[in-house]
Amino acid sequence: MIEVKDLTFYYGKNKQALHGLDFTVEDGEIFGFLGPNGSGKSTTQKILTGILKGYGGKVSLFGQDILSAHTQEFFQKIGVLFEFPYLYANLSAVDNLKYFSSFYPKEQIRSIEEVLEELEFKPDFLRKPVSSYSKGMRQRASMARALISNPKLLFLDEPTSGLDPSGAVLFRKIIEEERKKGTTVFLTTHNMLDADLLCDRVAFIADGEIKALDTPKNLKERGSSHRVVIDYLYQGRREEKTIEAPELEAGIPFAHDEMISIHSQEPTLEDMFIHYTGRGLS
Ligand SMILES: Nc1ncnc2c1ncn2[C@@H]1O[C@H](COP(=O)(O)OP(=O)(O)OP(=O)(O)O)[C@@H](O)[C@H]1O
Repeated sequence: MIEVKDLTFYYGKNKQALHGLDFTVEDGEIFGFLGPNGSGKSTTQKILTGILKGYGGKVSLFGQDILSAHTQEFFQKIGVLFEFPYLYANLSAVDNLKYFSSFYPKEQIRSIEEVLEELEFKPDFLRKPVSSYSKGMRQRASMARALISNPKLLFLDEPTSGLDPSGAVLFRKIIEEERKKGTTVFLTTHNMLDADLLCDRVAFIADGEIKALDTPKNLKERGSSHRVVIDYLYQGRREEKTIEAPELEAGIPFAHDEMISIHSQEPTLEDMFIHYTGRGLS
């Protein structure tokens, strides 16, 4: 679905934002770009969606080089949610969606009512201008814009940013629904949880380079030290020890009177991000 080879990009002469990215995204896959601010996520999204030109390397979507794909039909297959909301601030959510729907063939468009309902949009705001919305409401309206055309390929830039925890859960559910429909999703985020819960594969991006790329499970297992944390009682005192799992093979290797709990200590995706890039996600 997406094929990127040796992608480079400069802002001006001296600021190199991307240093030769290589990756492919399969049909129906949810693919994540995980990295902190300034790592090159938005630059990559903007190139893939045709907003930024003048890049080096090769980018193909739907098997076609994007430089030769200027047809309306090509862009009608793509849906976009960017951090900067692509909405008219003086129009309501409903009027924005009516306007954007007019760019697509009728048979491709979803019902505005149905999409806003899926996003649990507050009815009071349906006819009020977007400028009066909170960040979370704007994010819902932007997501509605991305979904209204039933895209085959969905670009989501920080989809859960600005949402409260229940809004974030709802957005993850909606993205899961898109997966079931077979939509391919390219998701950029600095939110470890979004990447871990949603993505089939994740690329760690830092300083305009992909530092690692695999499934969240493999990324975490690769760095796993297979440690276990043991909580126990000894001579009337409660204690905790962390040991390597193989040390348990011959039984608990230290004096104890009573076990309270034993649990494995797995690294998070952020631990692994630090392992590969030497820095955190914020
Ligand atoms: N318009 C611009 N002019 C000059 N440099 C830019 C411009 N936009 C981004 N950059 C620089 O390019 C690099 C990559 O930025 P980019 O916006 O792609 O990162 P990001 O990972 O999406 O971060 P954020 O989440 O903050 O947008 C950063 O060093 C940034 O400062």
